[in-house]
Amino acid sequence: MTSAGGALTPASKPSNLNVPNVITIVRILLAPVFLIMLLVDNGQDGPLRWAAAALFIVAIATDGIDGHIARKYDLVTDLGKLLDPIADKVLTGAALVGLSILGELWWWVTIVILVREIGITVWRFLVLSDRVVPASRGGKLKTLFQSFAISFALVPLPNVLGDWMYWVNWVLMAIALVLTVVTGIDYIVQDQRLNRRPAQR
Ligand SMILES: O=P(O)(O)OC[C@H](O)CO
Repeated sequence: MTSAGGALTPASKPSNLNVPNVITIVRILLAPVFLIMLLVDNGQDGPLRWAAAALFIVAIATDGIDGHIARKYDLVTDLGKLLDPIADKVLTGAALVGLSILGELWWWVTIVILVREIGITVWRFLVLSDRVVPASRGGKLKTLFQSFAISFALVPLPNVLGDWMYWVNWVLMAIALVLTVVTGIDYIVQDQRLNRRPAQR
């Protein structure tokens, strides 16, 4: 691209191999480790269950950290924009599947969330040659609620605090489920609005 006065110096692009992207990749790699820890003892309340829950909470907490570092130090890359939501989905998807395998979460809830998450990811790749669709605010809020809901479901809190914690789990999971579906639809609606061709005469 050139300006009226001559050639513009192209802004230097951050390398894809930067700290935020490495954190994101580590988050993806932690997902199978977490799932094995959760399932290996049949999810029983014990050291492995608590360790799996702690690992999930630490791993999902890095979601905010990588994005923060990327923005603060100008390390935002298209790869990061694509990988970040995938890392969240791999981790939360592993947790949801694990909870359903253990019989602690209805499969239909897991399936509805997975269909939305995989659907939006596939759609992101399909439109990639044309545009990068980053995570929306709603998408980030959805991931936050999913993280809370899954964290509460993973930590055997009812055994510590009483059965009322089951209700807290279900309310959080219901909010996460609704946000997941609504934000999935919102991506498509907003994208249609932004990329609608001008009407032809
Ligand atoms: O709803 P998505 O697919 O944009 O995902 C949102 C990300 O997980 C936010 O970090």
